[in-house]
Amino acid sequence: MNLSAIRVVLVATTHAGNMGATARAMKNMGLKQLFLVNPKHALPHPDATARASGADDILQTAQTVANLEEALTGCSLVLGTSARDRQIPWPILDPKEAANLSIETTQQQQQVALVFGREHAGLTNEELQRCDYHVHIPADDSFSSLNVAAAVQVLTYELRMAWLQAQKQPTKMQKQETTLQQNNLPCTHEELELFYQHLEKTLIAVNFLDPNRPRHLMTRLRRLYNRAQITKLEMNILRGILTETLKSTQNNQ
Ligand SMILES: C[S@@+](CC[C@H](N)C(=O)[O-])C[C@H]1O[C@@H](n2cnc3c(N)ncnc32)[C@H](O)[C@@H]1O
Repeated sequence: MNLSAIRVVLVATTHAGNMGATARAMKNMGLKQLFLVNPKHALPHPDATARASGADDILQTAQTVANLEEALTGCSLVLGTSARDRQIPWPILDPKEAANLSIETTQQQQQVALVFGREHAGLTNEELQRCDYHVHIPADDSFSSLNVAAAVQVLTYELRMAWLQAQKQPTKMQKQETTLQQNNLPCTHEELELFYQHLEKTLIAVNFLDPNRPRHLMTRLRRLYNRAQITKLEMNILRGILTETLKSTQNNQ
């Protein structure tokens, strides 16, 4: 299962910047193979480099070919993207379905092509008929045509999600998740004992607790806080309050 087995094919791109933005979208999502079918501008091009924003390696290794057939050589699944509702009766996939099918195909060591059309005219009917499936991004009907590099981003994002899920890798930021999980853990017995010592000291300092006549206050408070099942994050808050309270009593002396 390999994202490198999935190629992005741009057909007859007229704006060099779109090739760069496509390279950036691909690199963000871990794809490497870019095919350019008869582009208007040859690479390197300053607009492409600027929009690639560091994805220069994708542009440098991009293969420029004369026609779609050449770009599809070796592929066993070809997905053609289209903004238009066409008359050709063809199996249509949404981006998530397209991504899942692509990842399944790469699991069988096969190559996949995602084909994107011209900025002004999309893919021709002949080109679309060369594809196994059509992929439509369900944009708003009144304005359904995305910039070609934006369409690449949508499809490659879904590919990455499908790939991560197939590999049982997390799709959420690991670091945040770990911190969140840590904060939600219940605090330990030792942490609670330190808290009770801190609380007692603070209550004495603010004259709420008379150490000579404690009247079971700490026992009652222990029962209350034990019931609350305090998490590590909540314990930090409580300890912070006690620290500040003690500080202010010391400042007032
Ligand atoms: C600006 S669009 C082309 C619009 C063109 N007027 C047409 O009707 O096809 C350029 C390319 O972006 C992709 N694209 C844009 N919007 C899309 C959508 N809603 N679904 C799938 N692909 C889309 C397709 O590859 C399309 O050929």
